[in-house]
Amino acid sequence: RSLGRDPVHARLPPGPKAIPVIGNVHQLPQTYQERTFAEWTRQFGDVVFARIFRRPVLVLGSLRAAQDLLEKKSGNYSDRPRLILLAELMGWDNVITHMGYGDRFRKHKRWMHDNFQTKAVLQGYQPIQRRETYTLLSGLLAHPADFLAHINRWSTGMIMEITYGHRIDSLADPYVKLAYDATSATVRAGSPGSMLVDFFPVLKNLPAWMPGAGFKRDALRVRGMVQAMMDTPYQMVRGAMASGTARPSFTASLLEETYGRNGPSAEEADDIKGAAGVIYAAGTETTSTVLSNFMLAMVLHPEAFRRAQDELDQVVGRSRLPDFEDRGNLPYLDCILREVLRWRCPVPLGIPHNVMEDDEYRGYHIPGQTMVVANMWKMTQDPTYYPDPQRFRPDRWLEMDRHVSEFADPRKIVFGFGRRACPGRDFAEASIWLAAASIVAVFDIGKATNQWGKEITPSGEYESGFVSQPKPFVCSIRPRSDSPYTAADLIAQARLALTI
Ligand code: HEM
Repeated sequence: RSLGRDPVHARLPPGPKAIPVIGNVHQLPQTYQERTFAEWTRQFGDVVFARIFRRPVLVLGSLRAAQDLLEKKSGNYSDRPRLILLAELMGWDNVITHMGYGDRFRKHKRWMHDNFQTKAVLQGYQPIQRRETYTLLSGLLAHPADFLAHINRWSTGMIMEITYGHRIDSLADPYVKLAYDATSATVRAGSPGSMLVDFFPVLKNLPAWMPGAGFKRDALRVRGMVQAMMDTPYQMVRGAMASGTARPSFTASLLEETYGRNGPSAEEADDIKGAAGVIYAAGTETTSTVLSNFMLAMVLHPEAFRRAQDELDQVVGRSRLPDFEDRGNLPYLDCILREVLRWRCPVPLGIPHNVMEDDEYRGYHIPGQTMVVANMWKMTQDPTYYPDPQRFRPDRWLEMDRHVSEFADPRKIVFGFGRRACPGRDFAEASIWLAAASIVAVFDIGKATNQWGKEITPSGEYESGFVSQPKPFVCSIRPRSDSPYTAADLIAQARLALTI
């Protein structure tokens, strides 16, 4: 590396050669960046130093390095980089994902913990998870070709009720539309070109009308949508609380805390709106993507699907749907779901962390204010722990040494690390489990056939993006024909037992 003779710089971790001004930007493609980062890890090691413009970036390519830095040194590695475009211009500044490591972050983290990480609260969500799962099953029974839309509705329905106490009838629901529009406009307006402002903050001050400031006009338009997404459902909950018709929800419980003090201050209102808004943004697409990946894996691997079905038939029987108390008794289904998380890491690069103070690791100097990207995708594809990593093979979890399978459990990777690890993981996993187990119990999943009766094999490819969704695919979803009870009977019977 030609980094001059400065002894501090000489000890930076290895990485691709940077060029003046733009650093390594020219080596970074706009899609599937996790693959380029993985290539850097192959060339330079599992701790790679690069620069995006002037900003130093550390790319972690092994679980060991991620644990050593992001977990063992969590106190120094739990900050987030300053995000000018997203947070300061588009108005996502009141959401925990973009907050620096400070008091406001701690307050939001406590809210997330209290509402998603205690056993009693998670149990309280089970009726909602059941109801949305039965709605999903009914949708799959009536219109199986639309399975990806049913899956979206399922994750959105749960999140909307938990966050705002609002029950949706379909994805055309006005509150869903506001949230969907704001989050997708954010992604569209966050093109790499407009992200330049993150690396040259001075651009932030360009007047919106100036040539070259198109990114700013776009960002301000998105800001309006983000405000509507956060404000409209918040006002709906306030209205419902005033008229005594509010259902229990995340937003209602936070508002209630403020009522002893004459209601929320402007600052508290902003915090509550952001805390609620992030649940939709962080929790819907991630969860539905994992269930879609499960469907894809089952279509491509009929032997694994049949084994899961046999296990369910033996443990749960055929006269009822599986429920949460069965979760510990279905080890093969657990292997499948673990393998789904590993095979298609849902958020390949996670959310970047930021180092606060200068640090040293393996004799290298890591400057403070370095952005840290954990290449979770690379970690889940590590052949040291997962031989033949591209293959979907649930049995690897039965064969693996217990210590290795504990260390290399993808659940310890794909939800992130340290104090920034995903607070929604237990909820997401429980939702995915119930939906997957119920689908296996009621349906036969397989390849769809074309008009000549020939089977259509999905490509198995995935889209590039923050969340790694499978490319749209077709499959056959049919109620099990040899069933003593029809799928419709089982769903109807389960619905009768619902308490909500
Ligand atoms: C399978 C589904 C999910 C996956 C794969 C996932 C993954 C992740 C990842 C990788 C991070 C970044 C962790 C880090 O920075 O180290 C994260 C953060 C976060 N997730 Fe999830 N997530 C999922 C579901 C959910 C759900 C259902 C919720 C809400 C209930 C949620 C709320 C959050 C929040 C609020 C953060 C930000 C935490 C922070 O910045 O401190 N996630 N998630």
